[in-house]
Parts: sequence; C-alpha cells; structure tokens
Amino acid sequence: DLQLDDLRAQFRAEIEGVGDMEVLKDLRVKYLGKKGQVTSLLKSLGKLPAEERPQAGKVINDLKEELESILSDRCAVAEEEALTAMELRDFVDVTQPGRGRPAGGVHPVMQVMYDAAEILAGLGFSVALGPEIEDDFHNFEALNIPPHHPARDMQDTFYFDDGKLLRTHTSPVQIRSMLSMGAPIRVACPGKVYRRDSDPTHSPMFHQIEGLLVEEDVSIGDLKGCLETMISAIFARPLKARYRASYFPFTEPSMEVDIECIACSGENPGCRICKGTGWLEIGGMGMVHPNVLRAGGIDPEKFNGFAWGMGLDRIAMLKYDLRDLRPLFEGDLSYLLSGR
Ligand SMILES: CNC(=O)COc1cccc(Nc2cc(Cl)ccn2)c1
Repeated sequence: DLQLDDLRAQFRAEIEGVGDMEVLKDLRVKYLGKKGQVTSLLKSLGKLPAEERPQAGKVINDLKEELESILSDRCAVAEEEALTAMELRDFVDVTQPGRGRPAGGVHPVMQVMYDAAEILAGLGFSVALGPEIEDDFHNFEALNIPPHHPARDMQDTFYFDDGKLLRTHTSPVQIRSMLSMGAPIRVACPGKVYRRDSDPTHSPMFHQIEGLLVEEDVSIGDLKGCLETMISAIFARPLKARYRASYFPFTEPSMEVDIECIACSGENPGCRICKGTGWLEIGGMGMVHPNVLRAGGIDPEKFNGFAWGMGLDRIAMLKYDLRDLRPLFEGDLSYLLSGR
C-alpha cells in the first residue's frame, strides 16, 4: 500500500499544472502504458501468494482507474486551454473595416494613347506596333530623308555600334505596315520614340502617335476631318484647328496643326497655356510623298494618302493640365495616383 501511495503522490506531483498534450501523453505511457509503472505492478501480481492476489489486483486496478480519470480530466482541460489559446491567437475581428488597396491609375500618356487609338479605330484605323530599335532604312531612307539630312545627326539620334538606332518617330512602323499589308491601308502607330537632344523640358524618351491612310482618291479634306475628329474626341469637346504651311521630307504638301487654346480659346492675352497666342501646336501632317509610297511598295500612280504625327506627352499635359513632364517618367506612384 505504501508503494501505491507513493506512486499516486508521484503521479499527482508530475501532472500538477501540466497543460502540454505531449507531456500528458508521456505521463500516460510512463504510468499506464505497456511498460508503465502501474501496468508493471499488475504484472507483479503473479509473485504474490494466491489468496492475496484478488485484493491486491483490485487495489491496483482502482489506482489505475484513478490515474486514468485524473489524466483524462487533465487532457480535457489541456485541450480546452489549447483551443481557447488558438481562438485568441487566430481571432479575426470581422467587423474591422477592410485594409483595402489604393486603386491604380492609368498613366496620363497611356490614357491619351488609348483615347486616340479608340477614336481612330472608329475611323477604320488598325493599331500597328513595331520595334523601338530600328534600322536606317525604316527610320530615315524610306521616309525620303536624304543621307545628310540634319535629322540623322548624332545630336538628334541615338545610334548603336552596329548602325542600328533608337527610332526617332513611329513612322518606321507605318513603313513596315505598308510593306506587309499593302494598300488600301489605315494604321495608327503609337509608341515610345527617342531624341538625343534632351534638356530640362525635353525627355530623351517620349511618346508619339502617327497615322497613315493610303487609298485611291484621298484629299486633304479627309485628313483635316480625321484630325479634327480625333482631337475633339481626345479633349471631349469640339475644338477649332488651323493649318500652317510647313515642310517634312516625307509629305508634300506638309502642314503644322494648331488647335484653339483649350484654356482660353484665344480670349486671354495673358494665358499661361498658349502664351496669349490663342493657339496650341500639336503636330504635323501632310499628303504622303510619292517616294515614301514607293519605299512602302505602293504605286503612287494608283494610290495616294495622308499621314500625321503628334506628341502624346504634350497632349496629355494639356488634357490633364500638368505643369511638368518629368513626373510622368519618374514613376512616383503618389504622384500618378494623386489624380494629378
Ligand atoms: C510629332 N510629329 C510631328 O510633328 C510631325 O509628324 C509627322 C508629320 C507628317 C507626317 C508624319 N508621318 C508620316 C509617316 C509616313 Cl509612313 C509617311 C508620311 N508621313 C509625321
């Protein structure tokens, strides 16, 4: 009996305050397992005189049951505590407002690019894209730009060692489109272009969109209608345009296009946007030069067409009243997400 009391006291001491399921499992093995201390007592019953075995067996089994009930109670408590601890740890207060994520914003230049492409699609133009690393033929020669034309100068154009270059406009994409699709054709070519003469108000990389339409009997009226439709759609309001005679090697006749100042319509001589002129230059256009049609594999006796080019960054700055071009290239999210 003394031995049983010691065992009981020892078990109670060991299980006191135990909350860890692993420790409880070890205790079950240590006392009640196959090689457990209580189990081994039962095995030693055989050593007792026969008449003492029933009584001894009962007492030992009573102890076994007692320890088992203590152990199962303690396991139940431990499981409960573990569950409560887990609930507390993993508790999610679903009534909290969501953390949310700031909505992204479309970059102003891309927005204008999409607007223009959308409108031009409505006028029957497909969008064509092409390589930014170009060769001399597609970027200059095919555009009737003579070998020693200043546009080819190193101060304007980025050249690679192998003579390739960073395209200075998106016209090469139109050349490639004519060569691959032939006439009739209507393509809009937006994209990045590169100029070497960068300075505080000019970025070496900027964006342009050019358009080309080649069919059998195209007039300058068609060109003016197309441009004015596009510009009025980009600025979401009818805008007057004016055309000034100009020169480009790839168009004849050539014109530069101004639109009425979107801020003052010519009413404010002190206007910051148009410097009081009432007009904003947005690009150039003209009837495609026959040499360029030929370079595009198109017969100028059968087809004629028009083309234009305009800067998207400048349009975006006007449309969104941006003061400076640089934030457009710095990728500063706080600026881009600020609704400008
Ligand atoms: C920002 N761009 C400007 O101020 C002026 O750009 C222009 C003006 C006139 C024509 C074109 N493009 C062009 C393309 C081909 Cl394939 C044939 C003829 N012309 C681009």
